[in-house]
Amino acid sequence: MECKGAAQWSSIIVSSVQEMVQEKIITTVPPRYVRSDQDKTEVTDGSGLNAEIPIIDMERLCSSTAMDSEIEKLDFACKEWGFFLLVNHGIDPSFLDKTKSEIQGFFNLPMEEKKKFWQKPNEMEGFGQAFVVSEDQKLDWADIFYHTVQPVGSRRPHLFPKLPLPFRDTLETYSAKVQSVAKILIAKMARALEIKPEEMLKFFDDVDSMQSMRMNYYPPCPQPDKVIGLTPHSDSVGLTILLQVNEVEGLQIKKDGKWVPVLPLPHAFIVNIGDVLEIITNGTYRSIEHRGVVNSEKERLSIATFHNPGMYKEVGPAKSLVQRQKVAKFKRLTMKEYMDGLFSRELDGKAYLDALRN
Ligand SMILES: O=C(O)CCC(=O)C(=O)O
Ligand SMILES: [Fe+2]
Repeated sequence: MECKGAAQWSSIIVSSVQEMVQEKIITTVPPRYVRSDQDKTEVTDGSGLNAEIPIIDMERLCSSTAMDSEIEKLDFACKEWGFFLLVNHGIDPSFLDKTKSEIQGFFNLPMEEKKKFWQKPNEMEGFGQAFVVSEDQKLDWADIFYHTVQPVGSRRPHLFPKLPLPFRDTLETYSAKVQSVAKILIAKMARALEIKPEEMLKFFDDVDSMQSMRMNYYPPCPQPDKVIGLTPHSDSVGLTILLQVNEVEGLQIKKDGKWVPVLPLPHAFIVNIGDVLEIITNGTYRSIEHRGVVNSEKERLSIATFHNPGMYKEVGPAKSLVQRQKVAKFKRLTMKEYMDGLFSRELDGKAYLDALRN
């Protein structure tokens, strides 16, 4: 099958942090990982603000009696936080437990097995890192595995199709289930925004719409305050559905200038608005900066599933919102143009989205 798309995007290949930590006892972080630019001080204690991270109940969102009040909560969450926890999403907890343990197993494979899935020069998918564009760029304290799931014709032949079983089947089922959740959420967001569901869904529901996955593995670090697991960024996509794979804290989101830890809630998804949805909603829903921090004791794992419009779809603010707000806050461009611009730069907060403002 023709393999279109992602091949032309790349990230410079870097060494595995997991391997570095396993091979020898490291007491001092190598200079390339030291991030004196990152400020870790402004973190809330978690007890106050974290308790307020909105929790959205998908059963209520879909019930005829409770829908209106839950849609109001969803609207508030997307405007004020750009993040929410999703409970009662209908995906069986035992299936999520199986998915989590198989992801853990995948990262625990011997290095020679994992090398088969390593990034190749001038490519971006597989084990490695993303957004590394220069040899002296500072690095995140993590390994990732990034791959395209949909459209099927864009899967790299040596990655998803070659994953070991039963992991491959589990990820296939997981991605389909999460895709259904994403579509329901996007339709509910349209309702919350008082626009026709088709006006939002048309970006996401054709056969070419893109889904990709990023599994993050953050090894323990002897000097956790010196490094960053994942550089502060907003997600460049439409919608992200994240599952914390183990019960180790590390995700923080920026709220009112402070970093707020998101405590793992087993079997709940963490959902966030990405830059593309901020564009489509003409800035009404916000794509919020977040980051990953690490600790000295335990590894941390997460899996992010990204939902995006098709590669040749034009994205821009929804026309009815532009009419209502009397201004188009972002430029219109195809996803291809958008992604070409994105993958040629370092990850840097919301800088790319800012460059697309009118
Ligand atoms: O590891 C996490 O909790 C966050 C992951 C994330 O933000 C991403 O993959 O974009
Ligand atoms: Fe993210």
